[in-house]
Amino acid sequence: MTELSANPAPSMTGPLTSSLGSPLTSTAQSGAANYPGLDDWRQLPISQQPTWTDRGVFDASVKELSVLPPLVFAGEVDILRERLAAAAQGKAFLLQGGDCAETFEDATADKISARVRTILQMAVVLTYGAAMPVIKMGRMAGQFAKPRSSNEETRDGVTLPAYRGDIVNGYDFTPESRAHDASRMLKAYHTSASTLNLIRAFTQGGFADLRLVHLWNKGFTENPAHARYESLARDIDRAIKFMASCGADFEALKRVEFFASHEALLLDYERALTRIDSRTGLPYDTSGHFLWIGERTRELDHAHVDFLSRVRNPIGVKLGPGTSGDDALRLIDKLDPNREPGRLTFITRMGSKNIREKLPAVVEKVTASGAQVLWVTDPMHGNTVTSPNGYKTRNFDDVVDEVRGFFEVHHALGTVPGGLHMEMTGDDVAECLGGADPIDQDAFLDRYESVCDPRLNHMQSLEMAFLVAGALTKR
Ligand SMILES: O=C[C@H](O)[C@H](O)COP(=O)(O)O
Ligand SMILES: C=C(OP(=O)(O)O)C(=O)O
Ligand SMILES: [Mn+2]
Repeated sequence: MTELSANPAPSMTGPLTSSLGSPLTSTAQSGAANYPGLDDWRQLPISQQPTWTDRGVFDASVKELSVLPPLVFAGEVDILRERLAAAAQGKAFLLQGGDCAETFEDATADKISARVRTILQMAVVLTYGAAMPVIKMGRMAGQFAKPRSSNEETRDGVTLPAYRGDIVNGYDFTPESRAHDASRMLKAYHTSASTLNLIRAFTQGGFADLRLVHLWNKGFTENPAHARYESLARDIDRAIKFMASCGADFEALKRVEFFASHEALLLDYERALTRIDSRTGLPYDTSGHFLWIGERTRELDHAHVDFLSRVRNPIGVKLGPGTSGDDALRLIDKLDPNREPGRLTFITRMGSKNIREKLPAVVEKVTASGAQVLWVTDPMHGNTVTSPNGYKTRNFDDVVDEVRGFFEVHHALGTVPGGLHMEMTGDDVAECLGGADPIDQDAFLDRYESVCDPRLNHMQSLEMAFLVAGALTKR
C-alpha cells in the first residue's frame, strides 16, 4: 500500500517510462512486436494509467494477453467503418450505449440481456421513427477502465486509491481491493470474451429477430415509455404480417449487427491485444470494434492519441466544452490524415449550458476544412451534478436539453447529427433524476447501483429514443 500512496500521481509518468515508471521488458511486446510505431506511445507523456504493485504479475499478464485470441475480427471492424461512414453522410444513425463502468460481477446473462434488449428497443424506435438504419453499439464487452478526477478517495477520514475500473482495482473500499492489480487485465479479457459471446449469440441466434419486437419489452417495469413502445411494436407487427402475406422474405430480420466499444484508456492492455491482420498486413486493436479517446487523455502529442493513430479501428474522441476548432483540426490531422470516411467520430459532451454556444465554431471549422467526421452527442458527461443527498447524478431534463441543442446546432449549420452516446442500463435503477415517471433523490437510497457515473434506466432510455426519433424525423 505504501507503494501506492507514495506515488499518488500515476498520470504523466513522463518520457521513457511505462506505467510502471520504468522501461518495459520485451515480454510486454505483443504479437505485432515489430510493427513500426506501435510502441512509440511508450516514449510520450501518458495520463490516467495505474501504478501496478507487482512487476512480475504485470509482465506475466501482458505476455499472456498478447497470445490470447483476438476478441473481434478485423473484417468486422472494417464493416463498422463503412457503417460509420454512412452515418457521417446522414444515411444511418449511431446508437452507442451501456454502463459508465462495466463490472465483472454484473457480467451476468440477465444484466447483459436487459442491456442488449434495451438497445434493440431503442434502435427499433429510432429506425421506425426516422426511417433510417441504426448502427447498434454497446459500451460493452470491455468498458472496464475509468479515468478519474482524483487519484484518491477519502471516506470517514480514510484515504485510499480511487476506483479506476475493474480492470485496475476493486470497488470495495479496502486497501487490498483498491490496490492496482495487473492480473485484472486477464479477468477483463475473459469477461469481455464471455460478454461478447452472449451478445453474438443473442444477436445472431434469433433473440434479435424483429418479429420478437414485443418480447423485448417483457419483464421490464410498466411505465409510460413502455406503453408507447408497445403501441409502436404493434404497428411493426402489423407491417410485418402485411409483408408476410405479400410473400416477403424475412431472412434479413433475423439477425442484427452489434458492435462492441470502450474507452481505450489502459494502453498496456490495448497494445497487448493489437494484432496484425493477415488480410491487410495492418494493425488492429482487437479488444473491441470501436475505441474512443476520453476527454482527459486527448492531448495531441501524448500517448493515447499517438497509439490510436496507428490502429485501423474506427476511433472516437470525446470533445468537452474547452475544445477549439483548431484542436479539432489538429486531431483530424493526426487521427485521420487521409480523411477516410468512417475513421473518425467526434463525440461532443459540452453540457446543456454550453452546447449551443460552443459547438457551432468547432463544427464550422471542421466542415470548412473539408473533413467529414461523424458527429455524435454524449449528453451525459457535461451534465453531471451532485444531488442534495450526495449522489453523483444527472437531470434527465439537462440530458434532453443537450440532445436538443446538438440537433439544433447541426440543423442550423446544415451538418449531420449522426449519433447518440449514452450511459444507460436495461435495469430499473434510480441514478438520474426526472423522466416521465420521475426519479427523485430518495430513490437513490435503494436503487443507485453504478460504481462510477449515473446511467439512464430502462424507461429513461426508451424515452430518450422517442425524443431522438422525433428530432431525426425533422432532419
Ligand atoms: O466516466 C467518466 C469518468 O470516469 C468519470 O466521470 C470520472 O468521474 P470522477 O470525477 O468522479 O472521477
Ligand atoms: C470518461 C468518460 O467520458 P469523458 O471522457 O467524456 O469524460 C466516459 O465516457 O465514461
Ligand atoms: Mn462516465
